[in-house]
Amino acid sequence: MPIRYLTADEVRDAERASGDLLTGGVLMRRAAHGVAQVIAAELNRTGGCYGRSVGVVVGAGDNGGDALFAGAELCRRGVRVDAVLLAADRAHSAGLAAFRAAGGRTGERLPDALDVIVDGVVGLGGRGPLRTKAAEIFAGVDSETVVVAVDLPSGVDADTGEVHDPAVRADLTVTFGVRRRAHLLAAPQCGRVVLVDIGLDDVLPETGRGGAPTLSSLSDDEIDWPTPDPGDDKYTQGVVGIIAGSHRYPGAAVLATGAAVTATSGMTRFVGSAHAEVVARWPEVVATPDLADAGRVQAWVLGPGMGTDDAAAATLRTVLGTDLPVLADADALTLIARDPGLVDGRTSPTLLTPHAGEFARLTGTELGADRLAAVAGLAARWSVTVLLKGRITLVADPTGHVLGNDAGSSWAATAGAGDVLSGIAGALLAAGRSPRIAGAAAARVHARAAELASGGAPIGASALLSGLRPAIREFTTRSARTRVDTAPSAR
Ligand SMILES: NC(=O)C1=CN([C@@H]2O[C@H](COP(=O)(O)OP(=O)(O)OC[C@H]3O[C@@H](n4cnc5c(N)ncnc54)[C@H](OP(=O)(O)O)[C@@H]3O)[C@@H](O)[C@H]2O)[C@@H](O)CC1
Ligand SMILES: Nc1ncnc2c1ncn2[C@@H]1O[C@H](COP(=O)(O)OP(=O)(O)O)[C@@H](O)[C@H]1O
Ligand SMILES: [K+]
Repeated sequence: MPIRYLTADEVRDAERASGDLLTGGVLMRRAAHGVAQVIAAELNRTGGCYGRSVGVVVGAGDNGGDALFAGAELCRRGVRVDAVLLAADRAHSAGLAAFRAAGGRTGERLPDALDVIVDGVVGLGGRGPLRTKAAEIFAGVDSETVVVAVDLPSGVDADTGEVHDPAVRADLTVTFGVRRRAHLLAAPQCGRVVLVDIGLDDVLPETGRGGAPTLSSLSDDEIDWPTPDPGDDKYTQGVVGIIAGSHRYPGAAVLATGAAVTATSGMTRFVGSAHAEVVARWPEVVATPDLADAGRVQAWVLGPGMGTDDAAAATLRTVLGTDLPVLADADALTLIARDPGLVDGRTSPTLLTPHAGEFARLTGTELGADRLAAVAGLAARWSVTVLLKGRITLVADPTGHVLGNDAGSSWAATAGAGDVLSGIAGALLAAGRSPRIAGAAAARVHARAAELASGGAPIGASALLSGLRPAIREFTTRSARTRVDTAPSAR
């Protein structure tokens, strides 16, 4: 099942639909219990709860209520818990009573040496950046202290993931019932996200009502990488054609083609003036300088390093004029930005893969804080699939369904990494995957390849490419295991 990320309104609808659980305070008690358990587990991992010190920063709403009830529970486990009430007259009254009854202390400042600081400033109701007092408290936290956000790091927009300045940067975020959009869109700000079951599963709403965008991510088990069947040959698995690079700039051609060769079995074709360089590096590639001689393919990738001159424009027009799946990247996007009619309304599968700058070129406006709305908007307007690159990759199809992927690290932010991504996604298109799945699966494997290649050190795109095979192997061996586990008994 894909992992879903809901808006604040959708979460509140679910909470309202839970009826008595909400009004009777049960949801909040379950949420608080979850927070306390996660913090206790963190303390137990490093010596135990007894005698440890936790600080709680409490806002004016229910997010502060969660934090106070959690603080009370930690007090009962022998933790020293101090709270700063940011709006003392509006702090959650039942939560505050429970906190004080359990031995929690309140004051104007927190002790200097804290094991954990709890961000109960704001959650779903938060707007804008952290206000001064909370900002000062979090700015003074030392690097040894574990920062635990209740529901969301305060200062992060629940729906867009916009990280205001200042905002809390959490090591751990504990959320309730269902993930919020910011948990993916602002994943680096949230740290590890722990989802606590508070009994909302039966009342979670349908998302995407009225054509509004939905956001989800593929679970690892859903990455169904193409593997050859016993009856397959080099043609039956989908042949991908790469049009990239130039005689003067062969690098993009070599990287994109190498990624396609590595991503799937079968065959990769290449068209472009860098054909000799490509074959020198990848002798298995069937390469030619002329599109007319290319031979048959099941999907095209074009754009990286191919230039934007008249010849490139003519090639783009020819390729987009076929009824084959097409991935357009880099220079092809620059050409499309000049003439959107090339893709607008194209009925065959079309995947555009811009980074933020190329996205701005395509739309004529800078990408704002709401990346999700922007990418879903362009996909709907032109009836194509758009993959917006970055630490959080978003892939939107024309119906407003968006798949997101957090790369988990940023080692892939290196020149040529996008060429590698285009080769991987193109190979998946040729293998028959939809543009949305091809884009999302490619982004996942690309990110994993970067992590494996890096191991904590800088990498270039060639090293990333060398991490691709081990990364794919993780997914193919996982699905092979699943097949064996679920196969009926031979007897
Ligand atoms: N509903 C449920 O059943 C459940 C909900 N649960 C919990 O409730 C949370 C939602 O609670 P909520 O609706 O009370 O809003 P909340 O996030 O506490 O913030 C609102 C207050 O913050 C203030 N404020 C706004 N921006 C600010 C800023 N930048 N900096 C500082 N202050 C700011 C604003 O007041 P203002 O000062 O603007 O008048 C307002 O009063 C949710 O995230 C989850 O944790 C769980 O218990 C599970 C069950
Ligand atoms: N901060 C980042 N963290 C993780 N991945 C990133 C980050 N920035 C870019 N990437 C990924 O690296 C690749 C860069 O692509 P692109 O910008 O087109 O580079 P190039 O044109 O040099 O190949 C994309 O796959 C993108 O998603
Ligand atoms: K919070």
